Amino acid sequence: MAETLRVLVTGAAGQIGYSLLYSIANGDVFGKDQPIILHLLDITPALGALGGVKLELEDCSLPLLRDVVCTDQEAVAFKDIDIAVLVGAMPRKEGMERKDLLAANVRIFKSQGTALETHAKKTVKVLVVGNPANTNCLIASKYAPSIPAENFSCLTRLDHNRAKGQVALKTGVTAAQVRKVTIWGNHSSTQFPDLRHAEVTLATGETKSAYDAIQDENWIKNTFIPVVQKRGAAIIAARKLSSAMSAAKAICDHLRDWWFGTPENDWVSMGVISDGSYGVEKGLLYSFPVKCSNKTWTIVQGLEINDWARDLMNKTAQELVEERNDALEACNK
Ligand SMILES: NC(=O)c1ccc[n+]([C@@H]2O[C@H](COP(=O)([O-])OP(=O)(O)OC[C@H]3O[C@@H](n4cnc5c(N)ncnc54)[C@H](O)[C@@H]3O)[C@@H](O)[C@H]2O)c1
Ligand SMILES: O=C(O)CC[C@H](O)C(=O)O
Repeated sequence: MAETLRVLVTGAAGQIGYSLLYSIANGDVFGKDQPIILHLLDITPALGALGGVKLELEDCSLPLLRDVVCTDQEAVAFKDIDIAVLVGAMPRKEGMERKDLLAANVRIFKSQGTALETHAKKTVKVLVVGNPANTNCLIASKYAPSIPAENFSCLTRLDHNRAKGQVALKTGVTAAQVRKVTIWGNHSSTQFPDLRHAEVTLATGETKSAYDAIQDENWIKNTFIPVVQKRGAAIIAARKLSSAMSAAKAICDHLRDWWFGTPENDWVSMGVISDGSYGVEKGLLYSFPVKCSNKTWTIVQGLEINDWARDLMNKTAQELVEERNDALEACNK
């Protein structure tokens, strides 16, 4: 049996935590022969609820779950961890702009970046979920300079899954029949959900480009793209809470593919540090199409970018530059 993995989930008493922890502890992410110790961090007023989550995890009787450490102390939570899933942050409520979150949440990620630097294993893999996810991830990485920047990523898999879901609905197939969609840029309404390289295997067994399978460019430009861009806001408007079940599923997908690798004939979207690929400013935390193997991601190269796509990719990059500048200012206050 493999060595026990220490997996930290922050904001573990929150709604994403509640949908996520069972899957991690049950082996759905790191494998059915991988023992797990969960480190669960939340703020002091949430410790009572967190204790209840621990009771429920015990009641699940999970053979892989070796221990559950509940704490409000970063020094305890980040000690010797192999994986960090940084969820804990304030979610946007109806009527709030994403920018309202930035100053409050970015300070959490400065503190947790420092905690990663001081307490975590240098090989730790970090997934940032709390919004604004790209910028929080950049800040966490900045404050953990001895951990390779490649070990940090942010969640855009939910947008990726949303895009696959919309194409599947439109073409009458399942999401498994839709491959090579891409989310470029920020996990926000400026993101560019891109179907130009996507493929769909139809019920007949024939594989076509998504554009040929859909045969409706107007739908792609004027329905598909805004629906995916604004899906998070639509869920907040309907539930009065931000997405949680689908977010937890996407976190599991992201971590599992990072750990075990992506399928040969597909790729996934991850927010990662830009190396300048596709003309995206080096050092920006931007969502790209990536393939994973040996627990390492690589940006898919060589995709053709036309003027229309370039414009959308630049717009979301520009938002990330502004967020980064605001975040750095907030961190220095
Ligand atoms: N990237 C994505 O795709 C995506 C999707 C959905 C939600 N989100 C974001 O995830 C975050 C969490 O969402 P949620 O619905 O679980 O929110 P929630 O309010 O239900 O839970 C957040 C939890 O974080 C805790 N918390 C706050 N500050 C903390 C800190 N400094 N350290 C540790 N814990 C802290 C809170 O006490 C709470 O228990 C939000 O920022 C939300 O916008 C991101
Ligand atoms: O706050 C938002 O706009 C979105 C919340 C969450 O990130 C989602 O995508 O569902």
